[in-house]
Amino acid sequence: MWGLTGGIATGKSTVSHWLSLAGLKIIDADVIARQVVAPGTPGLQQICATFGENFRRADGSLDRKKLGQLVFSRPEELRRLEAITTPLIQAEIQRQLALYRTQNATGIVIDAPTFYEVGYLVDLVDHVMVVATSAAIQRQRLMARNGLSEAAAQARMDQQWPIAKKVALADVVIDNAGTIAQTRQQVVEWLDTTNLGSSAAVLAEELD
Ligand SMILES: CC(C)(COP(=O)(O)OP(=O)(O)OC[C@H]1O[C@@H](n2cnc3c(N)ncnc32)[C@H](O)[C@@H]1O)[C@@H](O)C(=O)NCCC(=O)NCCS
Ligand SMILES: Nc1ncnc2c1ncn2[C@@H]1O[C@H](COP(=O)(O)OP(=O)(O)OP(=O)(O)O)[C@@H](O)[C@H]1O
Repeated sequence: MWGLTGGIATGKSTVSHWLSLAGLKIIDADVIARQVVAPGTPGLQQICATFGENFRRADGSLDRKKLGQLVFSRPEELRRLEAITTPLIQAEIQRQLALYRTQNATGIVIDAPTFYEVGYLVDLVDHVMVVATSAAIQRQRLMARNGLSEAAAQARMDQQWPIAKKVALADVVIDNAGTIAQTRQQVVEWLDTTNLGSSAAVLAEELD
């Protein structure tokens, strides 16, 4: 079993998409983090009880933008949010893992941005892949993708371990500082050495 991580906006989702195309089974912590706070869930109820009803939008969904603006600029608020979300995310990851085990599945990947930071995930996997860029490229891509100022992007990066610390612990590092095609080539080469999935579908996909 593998862990897949990186820093915010270093290209984890880009790589995990290719691993999925190759046939690996992805347990995506970002997707789960959304499911556990979907409208009507106890998770959303707890968030609104803690942070206020003004974080619930008119359609009943969580105002993610507003909550992000609060927690990514105030670490103590992020800790309060994580106290609600982390146990819910952990339980769902364990549930999905148990299901895969009953199927004797192989090629399972746990994809989580805070893979190292949360602590409990490291013991579940045999190896970890880290998708990395320099901090400068990471900041630029985050600013462009989320429409953030340099200071706001840096504040989000500061809520995670520096990417260099994750690279130092990784079993495999995918360097995503270059072009998408260069990154895909590294993923293809890795797939071809592991037998966990087939690189054919990955290579067949048109790149933008
Ligand atoms: C604050 C929230 C509502 C902002 O939502 P938004 O839709 O704007 O961002 P999204 O969830 O897509 O996350 C974007 C990126 O932010 C970073 N991030 C998210 N949560 C955290 C966190 N607790 N610590 C550090 N970085 C984080 C990750 O790199 C993630 O990929 C949301 O990120 C959240 O609920 N976070 C707490 C849950 C959590 O810890 N998620 C991480 C998955 S293990
Ligand atoms: N090699 C690349 N060249 C240019 N842009 C890239 C490259 N790789 C990814 N991007 C872009 O950078 C942004 C971040 O990539 P991606 O969403 O895959 O990162 P992520 O690590 O999953 O982020 P998060 O932790 O926030 O979910 C996206 O807008 C993506 O299109």
